[in-house]
Amino acid sequence: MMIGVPKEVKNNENRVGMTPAGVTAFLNHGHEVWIETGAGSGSGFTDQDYTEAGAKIVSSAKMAWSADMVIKVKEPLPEEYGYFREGLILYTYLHLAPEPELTKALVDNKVVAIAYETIQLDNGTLPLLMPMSEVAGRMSIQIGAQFLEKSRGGKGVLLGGVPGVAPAEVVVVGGGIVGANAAKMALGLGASVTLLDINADRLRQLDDQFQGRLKTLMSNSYNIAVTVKKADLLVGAVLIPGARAPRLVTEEMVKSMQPGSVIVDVAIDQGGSIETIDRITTHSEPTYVKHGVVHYAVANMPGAVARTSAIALTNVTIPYGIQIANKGYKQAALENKALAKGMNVMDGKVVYKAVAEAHGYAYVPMDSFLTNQDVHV
Ligand SMILES: NC(=O)C1=CN([C@@H]2O[C@H](COP(=O)(O)OP(=O)(O)OC[C@H]3O[C@@H](n4cnc5c(N)ncnc54)[C@H](O)[C@@H]3O)[C@@H](O)[C@H]2O)C=CC1
Ligand SMILES: CC(=O)C(=O)O
Repeated sequence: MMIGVPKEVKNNENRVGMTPAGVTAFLNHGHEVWIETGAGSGSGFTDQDYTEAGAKIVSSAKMAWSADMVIKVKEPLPEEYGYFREGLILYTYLHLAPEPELTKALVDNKVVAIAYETIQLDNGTLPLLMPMSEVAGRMSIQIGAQFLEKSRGGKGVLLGGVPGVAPAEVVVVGGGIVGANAAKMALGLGASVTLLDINADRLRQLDDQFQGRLKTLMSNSYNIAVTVKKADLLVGAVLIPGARAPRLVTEEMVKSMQPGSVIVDVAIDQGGSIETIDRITTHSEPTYVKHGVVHYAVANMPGAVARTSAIALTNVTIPYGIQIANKGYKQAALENKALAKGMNVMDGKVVYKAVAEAHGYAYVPMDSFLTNQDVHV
């Protein structure tokens, strides 16, 4: 199969969908890889690194997109929709629930759209989201620490405090991979950290993991309101896989925060979990102030630490990519239930329930599709 890797076009997205190690892996299985010139430069990989690994460097995005399967990092932007065509396999982060236009473009053009973030193991974990959630969770605290500085619009609070001065209050809503990594960093810096989740077992696990240093609370609107009010730094880290993020922090709650407090809504890629976050921000303009509170809502946080992130991401995406290339997407999905859950759009149908519900499409279950039984919509 011919695999294409275009250069990312999102603001300050420096990651690349395949490293030279990935090229060699695909070649070892008899496939061919076309890399758009410069695609790896933001992650520290030169065209020469790719040619030495066996890839062909192509001069335009159009050529990379002409491959049988396109491997990317971020969801395509409108200027890339023109490359969509029937039967193209697109393997990347998609986050379709908050993206009606992208969903429509994939459906209308009958693209086979496989989303990294919905590939899910039987134990519920999301192996292709996990490494980027680890990165973003850790980054959320260093970003929050920066914007708490007075010169960056914050209230002038040091996360760890100093002897004789109380540490900052960090509140994390959602205790999955992002939440646990945020808690780990914040505790490491000496902050006072409270984490809320709806999953009592997860709270037990985190309580154990952090040996009582982390305050855990059941997530409900009462507890969220009480904790948000005293937060110097609030991190949004909830996820319902594939679905739009629930808006758990209301405008009233944000108004109750002290001026100069900071919100980092990591869940913005699924639409955001804070009511006052009304736009996605970018690495070049990462924040805006509303009700005196600094809001950060960058949907590709790991793009800022592209070298670490590109390697961590491709470590987990390439093995599934090879299965798709070796077997074809239908057979690969039939043989691998986790991969089947990554299928979001196929042959003009939405095959991921939460995405179909988000945009009012008929939901066509994957199973009937893969076994070629009659599909009733
Ligand atoms: N902005 C960015 O650059 C990045 C964003 N993300 C996003 O961060 C979000 C979180 O990802 P993960 O931690 O990997 O997900 P996860 O699935 O590991 O954790 C989500 C947690 O949210 C909890 N949750 C669900 N509903 C809740 C509620 N009402 N109240 C409190 N907790 C609730 C779940 O129980 C779970 O523990 C996702 O939207 C993900 O796509 C991840 C990486 C980068
Ligand atoms: C998860 C995601 O969307 C990202 O790493 O950019």
